[in-house]
Amino acid sequence: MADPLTNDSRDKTGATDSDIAKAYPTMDPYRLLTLSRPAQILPIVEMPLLEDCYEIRDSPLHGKGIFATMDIPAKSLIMYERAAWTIPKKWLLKMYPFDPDGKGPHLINQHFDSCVANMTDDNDEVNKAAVEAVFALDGGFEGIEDPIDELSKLDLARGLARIVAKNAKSHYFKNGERNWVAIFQDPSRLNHSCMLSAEMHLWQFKDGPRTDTCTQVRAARDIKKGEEITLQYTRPFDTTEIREAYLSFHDIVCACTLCTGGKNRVIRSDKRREKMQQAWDAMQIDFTRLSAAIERPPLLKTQKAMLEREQYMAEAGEAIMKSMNEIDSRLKPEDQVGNFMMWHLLQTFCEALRFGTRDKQLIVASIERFLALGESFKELHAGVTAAYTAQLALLQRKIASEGA
Ligand SMILES: C[S@@+](CC[C@H](N)C(=O)[O-])C[C@H]1O[C@@H](n2cnc3c(N)ncnc32)[C@H](O)[C@@H]1O
Repeated sequence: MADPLTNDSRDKTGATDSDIAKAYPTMDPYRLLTLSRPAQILPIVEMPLLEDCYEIRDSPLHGKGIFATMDIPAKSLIMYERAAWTIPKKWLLKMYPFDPDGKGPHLINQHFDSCVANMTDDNDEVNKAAVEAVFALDGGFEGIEDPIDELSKLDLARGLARIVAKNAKSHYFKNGERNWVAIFQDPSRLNHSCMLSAEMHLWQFKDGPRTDTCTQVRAARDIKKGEEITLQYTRPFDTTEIREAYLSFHDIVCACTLCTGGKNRVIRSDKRREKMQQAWDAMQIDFTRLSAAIERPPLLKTQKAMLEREQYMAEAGEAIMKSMNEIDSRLKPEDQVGNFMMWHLLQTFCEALRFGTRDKQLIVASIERFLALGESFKELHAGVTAAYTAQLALLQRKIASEGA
């Protein structure tokens, strides 16, 4: 599919093509992730889409699924798509719980109309395709050729509600809450596996008066030709019990190879996930400590206070590294625990710390370097900037040449 999208991150961050071109060759594209909380992750810039690398066909997991038509190397960009239909939370709240006698059905139809169907005419192939794609999704209107023509308004709303319930993707956007859900043409066909092979990343941007949603799907590991490409709908490190509870809420009994592969395997994987979760939690606390120290420098700028702060940051950095190493050492292929975006994000942040484990001054120097790029940690988190990536590359080279 040709890339239909504008690269919003560049607009937001002010980075120009040539800035990015300059920074890009020196960096692993994965390092171009912003240093942000997951909800604020913007698209990874300048990573080419692997064209025609998948097909949709019947899946042993459920209904249709996405399958690799070639060997796909880890981290490849598999899909890059604009949502066919985005429903903001305030609309969702009006629509659900679905009450056939209430206003919900009318509102679902109205929202669908205003977002997609009304904009469709014979000259607007993209939107026509979007309408057809939404109607074709799992659980909606199987066997019905033209739902708008053939169905009553209530049945139309019922079908659309089923489609939203089964196929919508969302991001925990603000304060851990889902602020919208979005339906995609191909990414909504990705089945779940507790041993995911890909990760989905969603973000929103303004397109004139409309708020649009985009997604990128990336290979979380090398995927072999013919293999099904799967996401993990649950959170990273969730054990079987938690995954089952979450999935059953969505009426899913998982048929993935881990869940059907024998009890012992599941138990071993759960144990590893528990340990990794503990390390992850510890890391979050240290990450917060480090952020706080960076954001709130000591009021007294005495040498002693500055040294104490540096020491504190270095200790938090080392603790983060320890937890990361703990997770790294436990992670097995059958624990494709998901959210590798978040993972790499954190790794990006810790990269400078990684270099410095044996040298606290370097840790501090690298933090200072990071700081020089933004006035506060939050600001630093705000977006992918070419300046940031170029600086990070410089930092890497400097530290490498100093033999850290
Ligand atoms: C977003 S759809 C995935 C695509 C869907 N298979 C199709 O035919 O379009 C999500 C639905 O697929 C099914 N599904 C996905 N992963 C599954 C799995 N591992 N085991 C069983 N059912 C699964 C569930 O019914 C779920 O509600």
